[in-house]
Amino acid sequence: MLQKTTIAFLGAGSMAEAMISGIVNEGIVPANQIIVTNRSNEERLKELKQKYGIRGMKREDLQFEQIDLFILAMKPKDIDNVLLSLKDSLKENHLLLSVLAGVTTSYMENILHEGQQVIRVMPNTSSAIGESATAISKGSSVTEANIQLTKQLLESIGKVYEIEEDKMDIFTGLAGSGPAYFYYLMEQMESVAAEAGLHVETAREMIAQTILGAAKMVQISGKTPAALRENVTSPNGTTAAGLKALAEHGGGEAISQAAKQAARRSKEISSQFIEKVKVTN
Ligand SMILES: NC(=O)C1=CN([C@@H]2O[C@H](COP(=O)(O)OP(=O)(O)OC[C@H]3O[C@@H](n4cnc5c(N)ncnc54)[C@H](O)[C@@H]3O)[C@@H](O)[C@H]2O)C=CC1
Ligand SMILES: O=C(O)[C@@H]1CCC=N1
Repeated sequence: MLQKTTIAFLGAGSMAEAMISGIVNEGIVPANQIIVTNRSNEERLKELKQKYGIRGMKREDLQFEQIDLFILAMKPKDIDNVLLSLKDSLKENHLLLSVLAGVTTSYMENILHEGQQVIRVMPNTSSAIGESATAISKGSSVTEANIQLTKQLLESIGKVYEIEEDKMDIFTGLAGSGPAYFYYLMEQMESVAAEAGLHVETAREMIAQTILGAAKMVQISGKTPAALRENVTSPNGTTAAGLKALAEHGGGEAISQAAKQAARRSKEISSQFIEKVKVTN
């Protein structure tokens, strides 16, 4: 179904690249049917063209009749400009996927002509290797066929979960931003390894393998994280000492707060957009 689909990315930053990399590697859409545009940085378009074999062009040069699906991947603050510039050239059968944190489907629908098909998507940068956890929430006019097409496309970059839009903020806090928490954790572990004189590259590999193993245990064993944690924890052993220190230093609370504050920020971005609608109406 997707072999004949043409996709245009608006925005050529790190999230767009992660998605392009995953989609091209999987071969679900031929690379020459992926177009990428950005505001001004031609060098960046050249780089993406060379790396992935996709097409780069200025937004003014997009041939709308050849495009099936637009992926909005610029910063949330640029949404109005981009939607207003697309609005009158879009046809009803054009599908818009937005990966913008905090921007609701109803906000986008309010700017666009009635009946425009919009889906809000929250991927993460692990899309680049086909391992994203991606949530989608549909707008009010999307056809079932387009939801299926979207799921099929996004499954090429990882696992896809359809959720209610009011859960998008917390999903963003957990999974959209989530990889950064694990990278941060790994940075801390790497510092400890370096302090103890371990070779940095080897330590990095060992730490990544440890996190990967723990994640796969949750996926494959069917056991809860709590049960798996208990299996690691021998009475009066090393893990008990480590977990005690984690609790004493607010480790659990720190992790909860990271997800909650990211979700709060996603909500805050949404509310800024709602305020804008109020002002302009
Ligand atoms: N980085 C991540 O892990 C994730 C990012 N997102 C969302 O993806 C979006 C992009 O984030 P990043 O890639 O991290 O940012 P970035 O700063 O790397 O990229 C933004 C891109 O948008 C382009 N751009 C800005 N204004 C534009 C306009 N008017 N028309 C066309 N292109 C324009 C810029 O030139 C740049 O290429 C954000 O809305 C963010 O919420 C969503 C999930 C995860
Ligand atoms: O930091 C951000 O705002 C984006 C959205 C989720 C991950 N990165």
